Amino acid sequence: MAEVWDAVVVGAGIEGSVTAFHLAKNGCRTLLIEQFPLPHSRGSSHGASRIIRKAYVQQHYARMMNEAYPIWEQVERETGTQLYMKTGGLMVGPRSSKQLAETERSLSGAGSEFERLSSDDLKLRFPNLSFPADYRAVLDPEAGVLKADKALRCFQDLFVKYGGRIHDEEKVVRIDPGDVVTVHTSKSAYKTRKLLLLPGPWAGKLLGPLGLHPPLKPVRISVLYWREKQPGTYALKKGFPVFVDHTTLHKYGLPCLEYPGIFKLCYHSGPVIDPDDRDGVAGSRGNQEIVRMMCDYVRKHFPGLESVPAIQESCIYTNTPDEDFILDRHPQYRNIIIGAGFSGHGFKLAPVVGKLLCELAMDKQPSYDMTPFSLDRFHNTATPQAKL
Ligand SMILES: Cc1cc2nc3c(=O)[nH]c(=O)nc-3n(C[C@H](O)[C@H](O)[C@H](O)COP(=O)(O)OP(=O)(O)OC[C@H]3O[C@@H](n4cnc5c(N)ncnc54)[C@H](O)[C@@H]3O)c2cc1C
Ligand SMILES: O=C(O)[C@@H]1CCCC=N1
Repeated sequence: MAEVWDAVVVGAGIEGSVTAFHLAKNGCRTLLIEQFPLPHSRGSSHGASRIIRKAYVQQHYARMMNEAYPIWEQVERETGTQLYMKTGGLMVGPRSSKQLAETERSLSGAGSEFERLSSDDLKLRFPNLSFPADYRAVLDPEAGVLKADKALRCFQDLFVKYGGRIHDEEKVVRIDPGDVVTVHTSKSAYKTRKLLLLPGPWAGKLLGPLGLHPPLKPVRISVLYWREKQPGTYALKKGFPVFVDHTTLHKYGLPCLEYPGIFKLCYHSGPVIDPDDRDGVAGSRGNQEIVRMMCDYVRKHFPGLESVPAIQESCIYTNTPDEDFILDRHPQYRNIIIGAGFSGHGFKLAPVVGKLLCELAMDKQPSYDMTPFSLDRFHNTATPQAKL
């Protein structure tokens, strides 16, 4: 008789890999299936760096980050790999910004420290930034950079250490629900008691045949890197913080890390694409405009950077309308669990996301209120707002 797995996880991006890690650590016999050869750069989890911060507009994420940090540290200890570099995080915006006020409220509510910087403080502390006199900032002292590609590898290694199996270059092509789910791939078929779907930008393609059509939009993000005029000006080693601008749609930056002397500064939006054709016509549409807008932005606010990007790469967000994640069971097939719609901010939270999905799979009470992450919130007609 075919072996029945306790859990099959589809998708070995950061969310699937961390979820698989928690399952294996909790004694579940778990198979992690990935369509591409690992590591790959076609989804959302590739690249050397991501921002980690507690400074969130929504208090549920600020609270979850209190638990995420210790898990990141535990993985660093267990693998002997440095993954987190503390830089502090600067959230800037107009003095009247509701988002900054709400960020302060959620940091306070989560018991986390922060500093409020006036326009003069900003000028004094960060002379290589240039913002209008009616701007202010919130400084999150715990924020920093995660070494993303190393982190992904660490979680996959630990998963295997705890007895998990990884099958890469194997695409899931059909799912037959039931008390025991059958997962058909390009190479084989597997039976499992619990199926966890973490397919990143491919979520729509896997969920559709299961009768689910949440409003998910895969969006191509231009990852832009800018050369310093004077090497070291925005260096991590010199204490330059990670940065989020809350004016209109966000821009965000990370001090020089992966390419010496080159600062990563991106726009938090882009064209909707098909993940199997990320860099095709739809993906290229609007890119020139985004680059032009970012060149203007750099010229205005980062006077120490060359105002033409030195390197351009791409990555994909999978956006929900409210930018909250989907972490829920399939409404009809309760042993199928979904993690999707990480909306461009899911990396730092993956340790807690994985824990929650593991709790759902093991029929335990989830450690957090799951209302913000429910699938059925999309039946609500209220117009959502971008937050972060
Ligand atoms: C440019 C950029 C900057 C970002 N910055 C930050 C940041 O600073 N801080 C932060 O916290 N977050 C950030 N994020 C967001 C974060 O990186 C994502 O939320 C996270 O990586 C999502 O991971 P995932 O596992 O859901 O998706 P993915 O990494 O795409 O993983 C999904 C996996 O599923 C596989 N898959 C799909 N379908 C199938 C199938 N049928 N069969 C088998 N395998 C399948 C895919 O191949 C893929 O490997 C950023 C994202 C981008 C793109
Ligand atoms: O998640 C993050 O911190 C970054 C910065 C803000 C926009 C999205 N990702």
